This record gives sequence, structure tokens and C-alpha cells, in this order.
Amino acid sequence: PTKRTTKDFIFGKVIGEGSFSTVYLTKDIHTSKEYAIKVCDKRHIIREKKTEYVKRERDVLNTITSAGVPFFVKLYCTFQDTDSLYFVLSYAKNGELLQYIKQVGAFDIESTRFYAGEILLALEHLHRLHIIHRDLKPENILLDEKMHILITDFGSAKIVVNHEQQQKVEGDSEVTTVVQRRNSFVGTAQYVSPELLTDKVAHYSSDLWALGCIIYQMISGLPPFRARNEYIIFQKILKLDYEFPEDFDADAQDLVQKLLVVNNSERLGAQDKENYHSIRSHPMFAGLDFATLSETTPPVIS
Ligand SMILES: NC(=O)Nc1ccc2c(c1)=C(Cc1cc(-c3cccc(C(=O)NCCN4CCCCC4)c3)c[nH]1)C(=O)N=2
Repeated sequence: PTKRTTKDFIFGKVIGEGSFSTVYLTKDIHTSKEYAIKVCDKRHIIREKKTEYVKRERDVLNTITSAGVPFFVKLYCTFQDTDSLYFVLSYAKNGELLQYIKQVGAFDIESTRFYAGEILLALEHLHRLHIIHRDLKPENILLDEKMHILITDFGSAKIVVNHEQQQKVEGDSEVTTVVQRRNSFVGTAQYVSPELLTDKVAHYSSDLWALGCIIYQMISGLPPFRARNEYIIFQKILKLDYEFPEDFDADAQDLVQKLLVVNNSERLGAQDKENYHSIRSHPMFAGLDFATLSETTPPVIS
């Protein structure tokens, strides 16, 4: 197939902003299909030394798209011009999960169970592909026209090469990258796991920590670790300094407490192999049919 160019698309409104990218709603002039095009500014990427991140995002998106697993944005094609790189991605008509949490303030337990279940299935697919997301948060969990999730933004993802549970980031460049990443965690500090703050090691269970934070936020409306600046948030994370509101669902509280464990190897699911059966079997998910979830009509968020 011939390489696409911007002339093949009608660019619409901005639907996402990153530190060196902007996401536009677009329409393919040949098929009238809608896509999201992520436009990355080449000069900014080079100046901020982010070329490795962009290459990794492309590689991870290619791996996920080729695997044909549900619950992730797909990468349809890429192209570039003098100034920019273009990623043509799935358009998630209903936007970010975060906007729904803000709109309704707190999900009922049925919606929380459903979306926590879809996120868990997505993490099983991702981790089976030996990929750690490392920046999972409600802004990166999108909702398609049927209100199923599509996870996006793999700029911070890690491809686990030694297939161990733990990916030791070796060499100064990695440590520097992680430190830079920690600094670049502005706005997402609330979901970062203790191990990413201390020994700079990426684990599959780092994504399970983020799941715990997201379940807490779906029910209470806010993330568990909150403060007026990142440094205090990091301190609270390392001290496990958070509380549950009075009326927090008991099963959800028990699951969150078993995911928000400082020692990542003791986190629920951390020792599971094929799938996260320890988490699937938690009372929070009683009655949820994981095998048919992606074909089930989602509950109306309320
Ligand atoms: N960093 C990234 O990779 N970012 C990406 C990548 C791919 C991608 C991406 C971001 C998308 C973001 C997106 C944003 C939106 C969107 C933006 C603004 C408004 C709305 C919107 O109003 N949706 C209707 C539902 N809302 C729900 C919340 C209350 C008001 C009504 C959607 C739709 N999709 C997308 O569709 N595809």
C-alpha cells in the first residue's frame, strides 16, 4: 500500500494533548472513517531526547495491534513529513474514563466491577505480550462507541526482554531515563508505584498498583494519594498514607488494600502466571463473566 500523507485526512478538533504530541479527530477522505491522529513534533522530541520513547510507543502499538487483542487502541499506519511524525490510531468516541468519573463523581459498584474487570483483562493481554504500561491512569483509559475500554499512550511502556517478573533497569541511561520519567510524571504522580520511585525497577505488578488506584478513584471520585505537590504525593505513596471514605464498598476496599501493597511481590496477582486468577477470584468480581465481558453490554455509568 502507498504511504499515507496528511492530504489523505481531514483534520478536526484537538482531542488530546501530550508534552510533545497533539491528538486530532480526523476523517479518512477515501473511506470517511474516523481516526485519532497523534502528531509528534520532531524538533521537540529531539530537543527533549525522547526519540527512544517514540520508537518504543510505535513498537508496542505494532505488537498490540498485530496480536489482535481487545481493549487497546489500534495503530492503523504511521507516516511523517519534515516537521512531524503521525500515528493513525483508533478513535474512541466517548473519550476518557476520567471525564466520566468527574461527571458522575463516583461510580456505583456494578460499573466499578465491570470497568475494573475490563482493565484487568487488558493487563492480562498486555503482560502476556511482555509489556508493562507503567503509566496507567483514567486519562489513558478511553471508551469506544459501545462504552468498552481502549487503553492508550504507550510512551512510557517497557518491553520486558528477560521475561523475568522484574525488569532491572540497567545502566545510567536507564536510571537517568527513569529519573527524567519520574520528573516527567507531572500530573500522573498519583498512580506511580513505590518501586518506580525507589529502586527504579519496572514490574508487571506496577500496573496492578495503578489498577488499585483506579478502582479507588472510580468509587470515591478521587485518587487515593493526593497532595498539593508531587513530592508530598511521593512521600504518601512510600508511606502508604491514604484512607477510605466511610461508605466505601467493603469488597472493593479489601481488593484495593491487597493491590496497594508497597512490596510489589506481595501484591495480589504478583505471583500469578497464566492470568490474574487471584484477582479474578476476589469477591469484588463475584458474578462477573470474564470470558464474555468484551461482548457484554456495559452497565450505564451512574
Ligand atoms: N496519548 C495518546 O495516545 N492519546 C490518544 C491516543 C489515541 C486516541 C486518543 C488519545 C483519543 C482521545 C479522545 C478524546 C475524545 C473526546 C474529547 C472531547 C470530548 C469528548 C466527548 O464529549 N465525548 C462524549 C462523552 N463525554 C463523556 C464525559 C462527559 C461529557 C460527554 C471526547 C474522544 N477520544 C482517541 O479517541 N484516540
